[in-house]
Amino acid sequence: MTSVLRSILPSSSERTEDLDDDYSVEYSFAIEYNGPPVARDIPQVVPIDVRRIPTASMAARAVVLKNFSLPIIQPIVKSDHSNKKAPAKLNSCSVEAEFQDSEGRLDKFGSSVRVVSRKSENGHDDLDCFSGRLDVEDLEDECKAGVLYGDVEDLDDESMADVSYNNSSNHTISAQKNWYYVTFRDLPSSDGNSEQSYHDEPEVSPHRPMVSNDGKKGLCNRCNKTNRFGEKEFCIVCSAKYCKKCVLRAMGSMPEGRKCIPCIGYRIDESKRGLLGKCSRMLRKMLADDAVKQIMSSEISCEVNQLPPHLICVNDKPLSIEELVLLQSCSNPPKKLRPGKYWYDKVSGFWGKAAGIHCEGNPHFWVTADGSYQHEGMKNVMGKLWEKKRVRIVCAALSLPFPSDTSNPGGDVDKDMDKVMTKNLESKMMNKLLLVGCDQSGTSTIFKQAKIVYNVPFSDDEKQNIKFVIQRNVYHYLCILLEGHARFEEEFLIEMRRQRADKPGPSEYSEQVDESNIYSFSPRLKAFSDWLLQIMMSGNLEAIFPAATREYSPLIEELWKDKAFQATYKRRNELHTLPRVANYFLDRAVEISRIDYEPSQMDILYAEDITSSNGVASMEFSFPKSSQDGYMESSDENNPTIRVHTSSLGENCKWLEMFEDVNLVIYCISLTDYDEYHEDINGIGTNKMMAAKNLFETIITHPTLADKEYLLVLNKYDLLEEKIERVPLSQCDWFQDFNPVPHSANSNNNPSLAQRGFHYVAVKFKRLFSDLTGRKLFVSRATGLEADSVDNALKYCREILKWDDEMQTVSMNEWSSESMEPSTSLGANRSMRRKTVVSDIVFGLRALAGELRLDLGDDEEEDDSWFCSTSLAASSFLVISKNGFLAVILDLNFRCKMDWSELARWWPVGPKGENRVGWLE
Ligand SMILES: Nc1nc2c(ncn2[C@@H]2O[C@H](COP(=O)(O)OP(=O)(O)OP(=O)(O)O)[C@@H](O)[C@H]2O)c(=O)[nH]1
Ligand SMILES: [Mg+2]
Repeated sequence: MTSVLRSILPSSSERTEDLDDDYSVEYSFAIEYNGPPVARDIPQVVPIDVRRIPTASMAARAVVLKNFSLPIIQPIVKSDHSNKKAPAKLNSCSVEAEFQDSEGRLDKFGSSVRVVSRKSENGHDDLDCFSGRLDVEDLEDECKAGVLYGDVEDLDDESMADVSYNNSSNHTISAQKNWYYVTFRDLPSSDGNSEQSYHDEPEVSPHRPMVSNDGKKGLCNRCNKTNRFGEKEFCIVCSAKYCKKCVLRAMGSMPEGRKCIPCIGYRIDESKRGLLGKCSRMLRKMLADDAVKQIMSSEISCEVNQLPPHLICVNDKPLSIEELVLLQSCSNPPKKLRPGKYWYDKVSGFWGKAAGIHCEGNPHFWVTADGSYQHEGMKNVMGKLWEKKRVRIVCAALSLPFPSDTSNPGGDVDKDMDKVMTKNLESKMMNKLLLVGCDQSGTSTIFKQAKIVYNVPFSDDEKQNIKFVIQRNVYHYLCILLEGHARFEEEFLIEMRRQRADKPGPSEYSEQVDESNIYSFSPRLKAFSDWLLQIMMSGNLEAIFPAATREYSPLIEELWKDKAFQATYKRRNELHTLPRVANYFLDRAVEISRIDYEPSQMDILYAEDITSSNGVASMEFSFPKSSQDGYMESSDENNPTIRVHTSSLGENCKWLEMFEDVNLVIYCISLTDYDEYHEDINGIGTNKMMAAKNLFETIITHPTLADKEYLLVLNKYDLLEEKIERVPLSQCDWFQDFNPVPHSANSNNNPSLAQRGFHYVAVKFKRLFSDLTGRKLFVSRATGLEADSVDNALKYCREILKWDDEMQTVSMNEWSSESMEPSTSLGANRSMRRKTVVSDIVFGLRALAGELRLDLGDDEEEDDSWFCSTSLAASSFLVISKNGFLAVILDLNFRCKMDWSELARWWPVGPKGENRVGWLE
């Protein structure tokens, strides 16, 4: 039988010719033993039933990801990760290794070791595979990653030393003085604590050491030839570079993309993650297009090249694969997720890169005008914002204004400069402000309020005019009530007739109902009412003034006292054409309709249409002396303000040219416009906020006003507070991504919905302005009917202009030649400036949070979809400097587009509140 088989099979000499040199064939056959009995037990081979060997096939990735409950084979991992000296898992059968310091300076940090040789079990020396430099820290990382476990130690001895390590195979490592050696430990047992370990750290693909090119540029790590200009392809795992001749031999068919063969199955070098799928021109030239595509697609999608989830650490907890998959498959996933530590705030839905500072407690910080900050509600000042170097650097980087007196705390030069500048400014303070806005935005209210606040008297003519306007308005309101009265009476009669039909009874009763009911007027009042309505319908209400006040005031009094009219007045809220402000005047309709009526300041303020008739109005005012806020003591400073009605600006705002000499434009917008529409003559409705935005764009890009400073006044904040609770801001198309999380029970400290709405709108306009002009828009919130609010907005104008002037003064170096007289108003000016600066930084950061991408993970590309979209919702960043860091406290209560609420299941916000703090380094 043996001879038959030998004749069928090729002889070993024949085979060798066809095959590689090192290939040889030997046959051996077992024949029955007929010799003498043996003293020892004969080893027996246990037959294997191949069908009973459990086998596993690759599950499709999609299936695994969708159904996490599939059983997963327990990986064999190190039992104790915290202990470096724990039994190690040797990745393969290393038997010999030399670790050499190429620099000759070995210390535990930053030196490198080089594995120059390694022999595998069959004695084959695969030097190529294991050559490479290991950074000591890398080596320690390797140990953690489960490839090699052991200690890196310095050798005392000058000479080569054979070191045994504690492995069952008694392998040795050669090392010499100042060389590192690695003490390998036993293989970990496959039972024991492996299950525990699996839960501690998810399975990871092993990490491979980086390969060095010994500092030689253009070195090919296979042929060791150096060609600086020859193209190279690199291994995405160990960074070894290969020349054109070697690349295919070194990398083979590249089933996992560009990895040299020994690196297959190893994790990629994370610094190369951005390069996945981007191969060199050299490889493209060498391979067919399809092959390149295939390789690149495997490189991107193969399992081992995916980001190991445990490297993404959120709130100090590494992600599991399921969590990472959830993150990457959410509606708006992070585009370039990098390994690192992140924080995540369940309430806001925000996350960002953690800079490693832990914040105890539930911190809400408040920054005061002088830059000091403290925990909310606490008295202890924790530090001063402006004294931090980093704050100053960030302010400079973000072009945020910075109080000049703190830029050099205690510095005399700075103080002197401030004095001089203030003096300069005082002498030439004459600012022209242009106040403009769409219909009903509140410009005339602000204009009137400014007159009242700064004691600019109304002239006699103005007063007379205002009086008639108010009286005419009251007649107009009365007419609206009379229209309502007619409707209410008719509805009432219909109802009565219906009840009469349902309930047949004495007919006299029904007739009585017809004749007099709660809405019926006396014939005299009925005639007056019909006459008034007729005049209003004809649009001639103005024509009866001023005579009406003489002739009809007794009738108005009679009407007011009439029960039917009062019944109507009670239902005034049902009359949508009645302006809100009507309430203020109607209560005093009798008094106002009299000939001797004198409007009070409040009446003037509340009165509609006072300045719109002439379109352009102007006044001069100066900020009053006040020791509290320290505004200019001298009152020779004049600020002419011109209020222009939009109808006077002409088509495409062509009359704006008239305002070439204004210093600052105050653009007023009503915060309640977002859900309101007005119809043009063709009956086409336009959202008022969008109309305001369009006019804003036209004005800021108009050549005459292109280089002016702008203050956006977001007016009617009091009305926004009511409205935003009923009507979402997203009613306006432009505000679609305003998506605040509802207040939670313990949200007393959180900003109100109106505050967040205001910040959101402000940031929207700031961005628009910045996009169109490349400059900075200042924004102020206002309630035109409140004196303080308008006062603050106008003081803000003054601050803006002062900064402007200061900048010019500094740039012209004028200050050095001026006298150094002290100025009493200086300190107070500073205080105001700081207040505005702080508010501006807060604004700036809110606005810039998106652009900065707080994760700061990638500077190559805009990652809008991830962070920018969410930042618009940023409402209550507070800026604080702590431990030398500029921190951004996230207390936003906004949900970003991404559905992070899902992730909240894993990272609830703990009582320590540390999840709520993000740090911007
Ligand atoms: N509640 C409230 N009402 C305001 C505020 N500002 C203005 N109003 C009212 O809004 C209405 C319109 O304000 P105006 O000041 O007349 O607005 P305008 O921009 O001059 O509008 P036109 O004169 O139509 O161009 C008036 O009834 C004001 O009383 C505010 O801050 N809060
Ligand atoms: Mg008006």
